[in-house]
Amino acid sequence: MLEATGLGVRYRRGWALRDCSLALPAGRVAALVGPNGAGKTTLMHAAVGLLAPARGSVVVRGQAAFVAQDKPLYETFTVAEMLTFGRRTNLRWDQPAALKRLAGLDIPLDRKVGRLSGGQQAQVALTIALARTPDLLVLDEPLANLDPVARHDVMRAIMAEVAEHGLSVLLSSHVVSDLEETCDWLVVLNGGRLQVSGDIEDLLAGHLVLTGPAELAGTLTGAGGSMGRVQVVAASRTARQVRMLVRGEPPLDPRWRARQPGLDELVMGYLRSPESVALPGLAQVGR
Ligand SMILES: Nc1ncnc2c1ncn2[C@@H]1O[C@H](COP(=O)(O)OP(=O)(O)OP(=O)(O)O)[C@@H](O)[C@H]1O
Repeated sequence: MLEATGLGVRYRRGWALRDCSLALPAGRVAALVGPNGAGKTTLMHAAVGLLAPARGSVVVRGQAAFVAQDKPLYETFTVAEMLTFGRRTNLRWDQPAALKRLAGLDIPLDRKVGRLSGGQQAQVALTIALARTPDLLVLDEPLANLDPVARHDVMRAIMAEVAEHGLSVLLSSHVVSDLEETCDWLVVLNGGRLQVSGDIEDLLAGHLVLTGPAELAGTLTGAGGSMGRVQVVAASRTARQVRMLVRGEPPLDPRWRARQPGLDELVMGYLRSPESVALPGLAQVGR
């Protein structure tokens, strides 16, 4: 659905994205995570054609609709006027679907956008993006500034659209726990570089959290940070215990306790070790 090849984007102060190559399969809900300034918005802007890459390319197969971080709504317009504006400025526009969505959410058409709650504004922005009947919906932090109930409602709305229309979604967020139930693809950006891209179930199944007595650390972390069929993504230790996020098979030594990581642990492990990567076609950790 989206394919970036050697993508590089430069602002005046330097590179915001470097050498990003990734492919998102169609019909997926992909989470784009990374710390502040990682390049998430830049990647999304490049994907929807809002900025031109300095290197490489990014291609979307089909029509993309983008909802920017600061909800592109006119506060003095009524909801109905926002729909009219959308209908007049888009070639593809499904007005009946937009009206049905808003009615289902009890959002009054005659209310000024500026008088709606943050959650309702997020729903109006989402409705306008969906009315464009996109193949790919790109959402930059759609959950920012929303309370937990509104966050849940927005995610549920996105899921319903995916189930009904089979569209693909790329959404950025800082709150990994919000993504766990909804997203099935993970992209991690860190310092303008791509660290992880893959199916979330495969990623979780392919990693382990190992804990064991401190003296075991050396059995896994040989020169280069990996040994045998285990690659160490991130490690932390106290005087007595070592804890690692690893990729690969469980170690044979029975003194290790092994379990599958949660999505949060997986993301944190990579973000804490910017040199570790999990990308298709890259067997090794580190570059
Ligand atoms: N218009 C711009 N001009 C110059 N530099 C920019 C511009 N937009 C972003 N940058 C820089 O590019 C880098 C990536 O920014 P970007 O907004 O893509 O990150 P992000 O991951 O979306 O961050 P956040 O989570 O804070 O929204 C940052 O160092 C930022 O300062």
